[in-house]
Amino acid sequence: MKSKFWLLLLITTCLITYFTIFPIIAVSASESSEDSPDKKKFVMQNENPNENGNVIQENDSESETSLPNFGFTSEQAEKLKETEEKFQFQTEVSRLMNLIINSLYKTREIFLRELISNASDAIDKIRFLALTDPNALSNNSNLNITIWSDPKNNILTITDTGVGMTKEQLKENLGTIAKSGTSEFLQAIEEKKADDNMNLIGQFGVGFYSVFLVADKVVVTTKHNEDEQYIWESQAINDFTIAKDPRGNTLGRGTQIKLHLKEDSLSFLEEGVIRGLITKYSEFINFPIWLWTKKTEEVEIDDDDLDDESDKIEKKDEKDEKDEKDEKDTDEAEVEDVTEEKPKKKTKTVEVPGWELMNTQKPIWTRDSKDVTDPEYEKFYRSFAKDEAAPLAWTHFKAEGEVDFKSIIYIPSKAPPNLYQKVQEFTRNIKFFVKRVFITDEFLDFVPKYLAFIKAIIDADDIPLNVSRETLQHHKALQLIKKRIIKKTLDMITNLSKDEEKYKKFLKEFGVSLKIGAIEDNSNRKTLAKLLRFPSSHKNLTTLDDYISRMKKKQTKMYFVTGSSINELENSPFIEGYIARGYEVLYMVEPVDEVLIQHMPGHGGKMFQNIAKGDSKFEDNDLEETSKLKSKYIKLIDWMQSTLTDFVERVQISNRLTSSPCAVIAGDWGLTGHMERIMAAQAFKQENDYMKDFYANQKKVLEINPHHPLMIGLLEKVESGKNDDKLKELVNVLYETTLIRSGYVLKNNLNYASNVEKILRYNLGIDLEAKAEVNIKPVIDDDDKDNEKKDLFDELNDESTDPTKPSLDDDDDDDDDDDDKSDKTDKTDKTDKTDKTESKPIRDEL
Ligand SMILES: Nc1ncnc2c1ncn2[C@@H]1O[C@H](COP(=O)(O)OP(=O)(O)OP(=O)(O)O)[C@@H](O)[C@H]1O
Repeated sequence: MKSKFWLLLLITTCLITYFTIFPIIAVSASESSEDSPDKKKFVMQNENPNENGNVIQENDSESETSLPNFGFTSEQAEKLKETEEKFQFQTEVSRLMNLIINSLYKTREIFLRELISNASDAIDKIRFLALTDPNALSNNSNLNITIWSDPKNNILTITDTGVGMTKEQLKENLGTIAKSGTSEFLQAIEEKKADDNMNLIGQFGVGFYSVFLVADKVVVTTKHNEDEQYIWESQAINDFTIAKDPRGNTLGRGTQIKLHLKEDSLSFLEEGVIRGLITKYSEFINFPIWLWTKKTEEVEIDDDDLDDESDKIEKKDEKDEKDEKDEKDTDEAEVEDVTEEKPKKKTKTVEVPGWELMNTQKPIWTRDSKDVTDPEYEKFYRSFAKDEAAPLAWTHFKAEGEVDFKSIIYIPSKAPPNLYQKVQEFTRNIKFFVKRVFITDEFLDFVPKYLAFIKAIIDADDIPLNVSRETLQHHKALQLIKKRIIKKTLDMITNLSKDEEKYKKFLKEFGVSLKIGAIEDNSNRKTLAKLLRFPSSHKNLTTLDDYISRMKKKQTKMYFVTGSSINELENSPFIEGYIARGYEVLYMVEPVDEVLIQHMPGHGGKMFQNIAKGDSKFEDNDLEETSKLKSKYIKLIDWMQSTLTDFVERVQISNRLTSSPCAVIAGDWGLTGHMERIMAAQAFKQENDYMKDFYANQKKVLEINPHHPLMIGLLEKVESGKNDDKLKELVNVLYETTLIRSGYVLKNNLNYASNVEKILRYNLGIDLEAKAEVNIKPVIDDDDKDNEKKDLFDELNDESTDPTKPSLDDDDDDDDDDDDKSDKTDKTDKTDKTDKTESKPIRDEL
């Protein structure tokens, strides 16, 4: 009995100690954890993490202490029915639920992550409100999440003391209003393979509805400060119900989600499984997560007590104990018997049910970066970014000076879908805290669009806690933070660029972002330009600075050419003369490159030169030689110019071609073939069309290679007066072929095809008018046959009365006479019948 007293005293001491610490944890979980990281991790059954005592009933009976009794009296049940209203799930929500249930079952464990994340968001919300409303927490000052399982009834319950939901919010949030992004999610998940689902869930967040992966019935009880307590219930069919809770306010404030688990999901009731999932997904949640567990403890007892408690306590096997003791005695025989004074007391193992703290809420970003391991950074990223894949890079820093804040910025390993189309959705990637209190993740333009892919935590010290989110957006300190975040991100990317392999991965996902940055961000263009990489005739990928370092002494410009693939550009006529002279040419193969050059016409003191545009001027230009060639080719040039007058501004001798006979060059203000294709692919608005037409209708320059046998041959023909129509057609085909080789799209493909055919005919000596002979008959459908039959009967009737017409009884085709007879006798031969139908449809059918 004495030991019972001491045990009680011990528990009471723990309780008092705990409750003096707990409010501190609750009000600012992160702050308190920072102050006292070693605070208590386990509280006894009668020590309640939820201070108001409503949530957990204290009972001695084991079955009742392990799960609070939430049943209704029959009177309450009746009342519930009275206020119950039925609602239909919105169609998109139903679709989402079906899809979740049927295709995400492999990843069903994510339901717990989603519920804990929702609970944490709800607590964030009430904590934010509490900054300006002193009464916000008056119904319940604890801020925590509790999880307990009831294996007897197969129920898992997750409760938070967050903001809760009003009746209206309950209806909208859990059923009638599909959140933005639902259709995108549905589309993406329907298109993607099941293996990718895990990542998709992270990117879109299936949220609350993931409960139906594991539960066939879900009951949500919620209490918002501005409404009464309501109960939402659904079995994931088509509808859900909402009723006023007949028990009144049992929660104080917050939300409780009861999952009636499916047969195949009962493993989620196991303590080990829940523990594993919390560690995997929710370890870094900023509020305490308490799990109802049973702790085994060894307690010393008196002999009498052992007898008294034998029904509840697992008495240690005495034989084992004796053996153990004997073993110890032998071991300690030679040692001076110091234990003699303290005779060994008997112990018993007891199971103590209670709440165990599952997470340490000291936010990772508040720790010294030296003390955080890479796996911790990765785990934290996975948990806050809901991304299964490890991040590509991160930077963790503390900014001091004009503005003080701590931050971790991550670069994901994969770009989210539609990164460049739906920039606004990704602003949730920046989670903003002030002194560890979550403020918002709904900034519209915290970072410029081109950096929309980063995911970051920012925790500022200098911003007043009571400002509204709108005011915050324009707060001077926030502007300074933005600048620092951009700089730090660019520093991180610069560091990443030193690791070639990783940087390749980064460029594959976000290379276009850097180019957009160089286009849009004047103040960081120089830094961004250094981060750009281009394939070139010299290297797989080069920086612009490296390109400049390899430039020829007299080379003043950075040569580049644009196209849709490296292969296309390697075979482009434009580069021939440059490569032959040993110049390096940059290959720009992304549509954004054309725009980039317009905004960034140079780098490192060197301008870019598009070698598919304008005249090419080489240092080795021999003016005398050029003028000689000009006079040699003057007849051909004049003749070609007049033949192609509708398309080309002029024909000229080329100094950039080596192996190609000719090339089509855009004027200085014209469009290259690649740009024309980009513009054609974009659905330009009506008002922009005149610009497109202006550029597209700029006449081009045809350059001819004076050393190419084709040109020499043409010159001979023209000089010998053989420039007839045939030669004109040939030159037209040559021009159009050159357009294609130069990257342009033909305006009239059919014309080109028929010109090529003509040339083939000339070459093979085939008459231009000769036609193909074919013997194909029109297909006759059954309907047509019936109609024809009908027509024929009509016709026959007419004929029988008209003696001038030959009778159909007489065979009218002598040649087919025999065949017809045999066919008529063999009515079963369907093939023959069909043949006959084709050749003599009317007669055979008759
Ligand atoms: N425990 C909760 N307390 C208060 N409100 C909640 C809770 N759980 C869900 N909600 C409300 O229901 C809404 C829908 O939740 P759901 O999990 O489906 O989406 P989400 O949390 O908005 O998005 P995501 O899951 O992508 O983060 C939430 O936005 C929130 O308003």
